[in-house]
Amino acid sequence: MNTHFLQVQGLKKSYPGPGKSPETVIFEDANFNIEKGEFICVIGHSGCGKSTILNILAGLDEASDGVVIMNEKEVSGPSLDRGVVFQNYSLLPWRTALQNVTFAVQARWPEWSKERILEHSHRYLDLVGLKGAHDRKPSQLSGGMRQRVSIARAFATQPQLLLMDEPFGALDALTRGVIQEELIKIWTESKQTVFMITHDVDEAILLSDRILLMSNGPKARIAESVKVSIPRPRKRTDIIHHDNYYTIRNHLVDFLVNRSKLVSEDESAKQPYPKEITFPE
Ligand SMILES: Nc1ncnc2c1ncn2[C@@H]1O[C@H](COP(=O)(O)OP(=O)(O)OP(=O)(O)O)[C@@H](O)[C@H]1O
Repeated sequence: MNTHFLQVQGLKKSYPGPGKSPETVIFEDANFNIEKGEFICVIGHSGCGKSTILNILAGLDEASDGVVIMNEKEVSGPSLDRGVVFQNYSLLPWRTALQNVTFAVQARWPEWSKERILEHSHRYLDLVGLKGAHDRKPSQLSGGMRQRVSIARAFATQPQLLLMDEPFGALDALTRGVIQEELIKIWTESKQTVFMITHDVDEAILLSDRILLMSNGPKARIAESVKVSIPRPRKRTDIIHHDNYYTIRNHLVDFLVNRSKLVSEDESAKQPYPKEITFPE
């Protein structure tokens, strides 16, 4: 019996080559499972296919081969069960922060009363630290505040799977740190399943239960699944003192610098599921 919340099996993406040249395989044989409530980060070099995988999970792109099964149903096309947060916020510029959230909440629960939609939307905006800014339009908000609105909007609709594509990529380090902690807060409350792409190894360690490491493209693979064996609750300032912090960090950096290239070139390293790495707590 299938017990995993999300199953990705034999996923492949390729594009036809120009003229009669062979297809370009971006990634292939991507197999992994995600359990309900897990926070998963994906790390890999630029171009290995992270966003493509996220878009396939969202139902916004089609795989060349393989399947994605969520809650025992095959994913085909977008659904309100899967929410997406992109780097560029994707807010409606003519609506206030509150209206951006209520719009989505209303679409999710059309039967809800106006009062209930408002109360729910205010609560999520407060959770991401936007008290006092609910009535501002995106142009009146900083980049960090805009990304908070899009995170509040995504969590407020309570999708079963939340997909985030480098949500903090455009933010300065200080703002990023503050929002990361707000994200932990809202995720701890909601217990939603999150699949997030990041280039930042420290961010991945702070947020994730597991980190999936992708080897370099073409023919990239999900090579490793690294368990972040650092207890929660986690704070940026505290986790760096945990014994496993630098062990995990060094492992991730070594993958990016050395192994990500070798794994793609070494046919013998090919295995059906990512290698599971756990450092004892
Ligand atoms: N229409 C297309 N035709 C051919 N190749 C494409 C097409 N769209 C995307 N690609 C290629 O697919 C690969 C994967 O792109 P994707 O955006 O998923 O990578 P990524 O790992 O998310 O990169 P980054 O970290 O830079 O965002 C890239 O090498 C890109 O050039």
